[in-house]
Amino acid sequence: KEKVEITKEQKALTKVIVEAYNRHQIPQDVAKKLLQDQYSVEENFLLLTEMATSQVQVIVEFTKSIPGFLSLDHEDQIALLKGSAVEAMFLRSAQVFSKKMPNGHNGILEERIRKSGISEEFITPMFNFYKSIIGLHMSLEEQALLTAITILTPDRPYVKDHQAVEKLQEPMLDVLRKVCVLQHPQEPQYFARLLGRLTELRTLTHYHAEMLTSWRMNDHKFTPLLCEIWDVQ
Ligand SMILES: N#Cc1ccccc1NC(=O)[C@H](C1CCCCC1)n1c(-c2ccc(Cl)cc2)nc2cc(F)c(F)cc21
Repeated sequence: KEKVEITKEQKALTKVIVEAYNRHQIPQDVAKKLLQDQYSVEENFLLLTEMATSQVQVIVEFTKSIPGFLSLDHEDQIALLKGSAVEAMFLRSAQVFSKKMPNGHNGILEERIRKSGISEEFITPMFNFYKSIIGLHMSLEEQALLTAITILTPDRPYVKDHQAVEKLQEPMLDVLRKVCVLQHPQEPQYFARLLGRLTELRTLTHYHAEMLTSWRMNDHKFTPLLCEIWDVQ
């Protein structure tokens, strides 16, 4: 049985990523808001566009803290952010949903989201993804590293220098693999399952534009930033 050892550099890299991840949280807690009041479909849609807009800004700040990211070609930096913003939003939403809450609150939160205005056909795939994330019981390190790995995906559209992105993603994958072995010694396949969630995440983001335009109300207004990031309007 190979003894897994995290090197000094890998510990330092993890620390930087986790600190950046903690620093760049969503200002107000959307789950708390949703638990406090029942909102109309219009208010929920507005809340979603506000959350998503602030989430994009949060992800930009987080990404800038990833060692080496700012040395990438500038157009590639934009391509990576654009290509991962929706995945990062669903990953963040899943992590919010997976937080243990006082008894019954998770049920109320799920209910509020089901009734928020999302079209019926997207609710099942979305909650299937959220529940598969819950089932992993990810640590904070794993959540932060997985978010960084998602952003540093070399094969996003319009990325020119794949190699340079791979060179940043690989050390993250190496340390995530070791963290998974050390934190889930009973589950040798845990790392593979974790990466498998990224595939499921991509299928979910395939629907995201339709999820928004089919929100059960008329006249969907998006912020300019969201028009940039989402394929809407
Ligand atoms: N965006 C965003 C975002 C950014 C950071 C943190 C949470 C976010 N998610 C959100 O605000 C939305 C709210 C917005 C109001 C109406 C109900 C959904 N959301 C989504 C959800 C994101 C997208 C799309 Cl198309 C459908 C749903 N899945 C959630 C799961 C949770 F547990 C949770 F609390 C909130 C959640």
